[in-house]
Amino acid sequence: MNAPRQRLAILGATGSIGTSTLDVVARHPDRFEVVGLTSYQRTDLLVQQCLQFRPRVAVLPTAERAAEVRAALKAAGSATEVQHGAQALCELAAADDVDSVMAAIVGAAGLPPCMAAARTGKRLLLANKEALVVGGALFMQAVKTGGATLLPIDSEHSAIFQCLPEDRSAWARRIDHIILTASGGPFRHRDPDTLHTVTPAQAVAHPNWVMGRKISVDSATMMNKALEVIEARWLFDLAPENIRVVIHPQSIIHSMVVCRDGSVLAQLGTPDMKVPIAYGLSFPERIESGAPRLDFLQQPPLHFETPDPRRFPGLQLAWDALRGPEGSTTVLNAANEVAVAAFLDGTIGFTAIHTLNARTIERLEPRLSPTHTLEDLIELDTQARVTAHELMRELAA
Ligand SMILES: NC(=O)C1=CN([C@@H]2O[C@H](COP(=O)(O)OP(=O)(O)OC[C@H]3O[C@@H](n4cnc5c(N)ncnc54)[C@H](OP(=O)(O)O)[C@@H]3O)[C@@H](O)[C@H]2O)C=CC1
Ligand SMILES: CC(=O)[C@@H](O)[C@H](O)COP(=O)(O)O
Ligand SMILES: [Mn+2]
Repeated sequence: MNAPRQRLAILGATGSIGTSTLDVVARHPDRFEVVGLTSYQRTDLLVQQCLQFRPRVAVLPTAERAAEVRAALKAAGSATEVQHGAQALCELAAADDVDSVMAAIVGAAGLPPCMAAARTGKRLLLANKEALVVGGALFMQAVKTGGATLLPIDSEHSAIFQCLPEDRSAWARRIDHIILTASGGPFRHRDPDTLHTVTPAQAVAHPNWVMGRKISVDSATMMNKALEVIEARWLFDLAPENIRVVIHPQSIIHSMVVCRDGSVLAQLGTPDMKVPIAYGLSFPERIESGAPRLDFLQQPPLHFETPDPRRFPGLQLAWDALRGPEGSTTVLNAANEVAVAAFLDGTIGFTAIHTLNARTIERLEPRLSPTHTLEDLIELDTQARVTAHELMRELAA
């Protein structure tokens, strides 16, 4: 008898991770059923996805966009119900007919539905690293008490996860430290004194990965790696000093675990997110991902170097925030979201991203109670955005 199909909700279905997830799902119609899809702006693509995958529900941010999608789906004879708003996102993530949630929204906006999925014990496939950076201990507690299975999708964290035994209770005894690999992004060789002149188009031109604009800018500043250090702290319960970063420009080794006996375990593959996505979808099994295979005989030499703090000053903020008062990582993430959006819309220059991040952390000391709630984190995130905007105005004056 065939196993029942895994019932899937994809939050952020129209993005880079969302569309790659649907590519993998389309290869395995016997294994997966798409129950819900969500988007923010790209309504046309969402309509196409609904017609192909026939989810029970589609979710949009506003009543206007929901009406647009509803009309298009109705005209095409689709039975998909269309909802809107933040509450509808959380309801989808927690729905009884959903087994697995792919969290592929970008930014802190993805935290409430992640928490809803965690609290209701879903298989939670986490690409949305900002949700964990903001949620921290509260997020991990929700996973534990809700009985959820948290599966990393971020390529480095999937690599670490693939190098570890399924029995999580063995991880602490096994790991000495981990090494997250970083490509170095488009400005690895750039003279730091000229970084203030780079354009958004140059910053989003990642050498190895095709990704959304926000994460691409984060790769260029290496704030992506800073967020990943914080993400790894929570996913693998590691002390900050046991998380290290090395630049590996080929993005073939996706990260490494250095074991207590000196053995180094690594996961390798071509840079294609369909591999970690397929692993998250099929864990503990493995299924065809559709990614190109690694050919060692055609592979240029693998190269490693230390990140230059003059070029990538933001990287250190990860350890600073992890060692700072609780909530510092929430503040850092909010400042970075404001700064990257301002860089992308031409309001600030590239190097001002780091200035804003560092100054927001200096100016806003978080005061979270040890029993803080999701609402407290959202309030802190809002305060940090207000502070970052104030600083931006001051810097412009
Ligand atoms: N792309 C990659 O290879 C990797 C991405 N990640 C992480 O995965 C997440 C998604 O990244 P990526 O797919 O590149 O990003 P994209 O920008 O390509 O996609 C983001 C998705 O989220 C939706 N969205 C955007 N803002 C909101 C909002 N405020 N509320 C609800 N939905 C929203 C978008 O909708 P719409 O398109 O309709 O506007 C889109 O579906 C990020 O956290 C990123 O750091 C991690 C590792 C690798
Ligand atoms: C694919 C993925 O996981 C990205 O987070 C990737 O790591 C970005 O590349 P950088 O190493 O340049 O940040
Ligand atoms: Mn990554």
